[in-house]
Amino acid sequence: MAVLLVAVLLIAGLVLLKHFLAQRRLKNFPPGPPRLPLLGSLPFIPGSLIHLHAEEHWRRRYGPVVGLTTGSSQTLIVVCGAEEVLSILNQEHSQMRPAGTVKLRSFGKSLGLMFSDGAYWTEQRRFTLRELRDLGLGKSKLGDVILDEAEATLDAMERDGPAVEPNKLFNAPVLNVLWYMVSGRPFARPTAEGLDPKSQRLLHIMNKAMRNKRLATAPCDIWPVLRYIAPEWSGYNEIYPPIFEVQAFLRDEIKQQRSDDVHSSFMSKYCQEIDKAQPGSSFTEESLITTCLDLFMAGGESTANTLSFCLMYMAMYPDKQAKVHAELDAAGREPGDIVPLSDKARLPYLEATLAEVMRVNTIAPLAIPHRNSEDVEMNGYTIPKDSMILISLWSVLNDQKHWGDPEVFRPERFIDASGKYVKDPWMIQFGQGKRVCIGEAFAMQVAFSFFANLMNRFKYSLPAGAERPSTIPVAGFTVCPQDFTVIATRRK
Ligand code: HEM
Repeated sequence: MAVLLVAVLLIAGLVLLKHFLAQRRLKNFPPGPPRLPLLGSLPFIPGSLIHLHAEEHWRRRYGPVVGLTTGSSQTLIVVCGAEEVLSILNQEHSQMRPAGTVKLRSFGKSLGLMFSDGAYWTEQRRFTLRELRDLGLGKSKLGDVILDEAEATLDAMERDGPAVEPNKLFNAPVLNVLWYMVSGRPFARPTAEGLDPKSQRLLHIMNKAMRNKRLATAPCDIWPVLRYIAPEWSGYNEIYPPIFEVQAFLRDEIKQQRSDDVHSSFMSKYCQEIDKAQPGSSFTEESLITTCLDLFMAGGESTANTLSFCLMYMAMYPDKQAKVHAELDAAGREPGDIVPLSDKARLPYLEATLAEVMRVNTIAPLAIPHRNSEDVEMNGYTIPKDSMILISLWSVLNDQKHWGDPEVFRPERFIDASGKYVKDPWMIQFGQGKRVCIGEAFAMQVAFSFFANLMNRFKYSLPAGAERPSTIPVAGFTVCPQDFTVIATRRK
């Protein structure tokens, strides 16, 4: 018993010593919630919607740069003031990703686009941007696939409506368009019997992979050994097996593309790079799988959730909705006609409404965690090298000084005196700088085409007697609206 007591005291003493030494090394560290031995600030970090907690509590108490630790020594910084956010996004040394972040999802290595950095990331990002542009963006075939998916969604709404649940509507069509972009082969159009079986399977496993709220902040990501000791509690069982299923799905498709001798898809172009790669090249099958996973994870839910929010705000603000409809009518479209992307210049209010939905509902409120490769000075504090930095894009999109009335849904803020849509440089929902979203143009093309067609075919209202839906989002990898229903009535 005495031996046990001595051992416990010894371990406790070592933990305290390690904590004390780690804290002493943090010179001029930004203020923030308490940092406890072993756990650091973890007990004070909310499980979700950290950006709202930062705005309501931390910023008032500690200022716009908040210092925390996870464990005794891993430093975590939350930047939640507009000016500080704009500064750090363009800070050369803050464009890395946290070392070791979620390597479990990429074969134990830093692969793909979202969580890698350095020379590997530069080469992969350049290749992906070039190929996606060459293969799809702005090309009429991609535009046709998008309109086809939009039309199929509208038909399904008409068939199953008038009451529709927007959170269930858009994941499948957006994923199908992403699939086309990556594989070069669209899924078969959905019928009354349902989705193409392959599309259905991809949707099912992606939904499972996306619905965890803790990727990168779960205990198993912070202390990887926990996956063996406490796979359930540490979040491992929730997060990783679905990701492994998506990897297996992608591996099968790569094999299929090789055997079908496909030449003109993102996957096949990537395979060509693998085939001519020298030893040590960044082009490998594991890398391709992780890049595809990144495109689905970063692109699917974010775009689908934006569309759900669009329907929510249209049902909540009938006066704004009427202006969108009036504009579509004035542009010469009959209700129910398909609206092509080329109509965009004639639909500034619709574009402004989409922008305002994206502003009030910042889909990725904390971007993707950054890391600084050197000590960085900010507001008189030092952000130590290799900190994980959470950057609140939300604080820029909701900044009182810049927007005046950020809490008000007002698409008119993007319309100038001559009635034209004007882009505001503070609209940084896709980030800014070196790490800016790779899929911005794609997301805007899909969101515009879907939104314009959703509006041209239907009018949206809340069900009779229903309460206004809550605008507090549900956190996931990106935020989505709480479940709600709207009535979609065909316009005459
Ligand atoms: C409304 C839709 C979308 C929003 C709001 C959005 C927003 C963002 C944000 C805020 C970041 C992080 C920037 C940073 O860390 O500083 C990001 C990164 C990324 N996004 Fe998007 N995104 C959207 C759609 C898409 C789509 C459709 C794709 C794929 C086609 C995509 C692919 C990526 C990738 C690969 C990254 C990582 C880039 C890197 O680290 O180099 N996103 N996105």
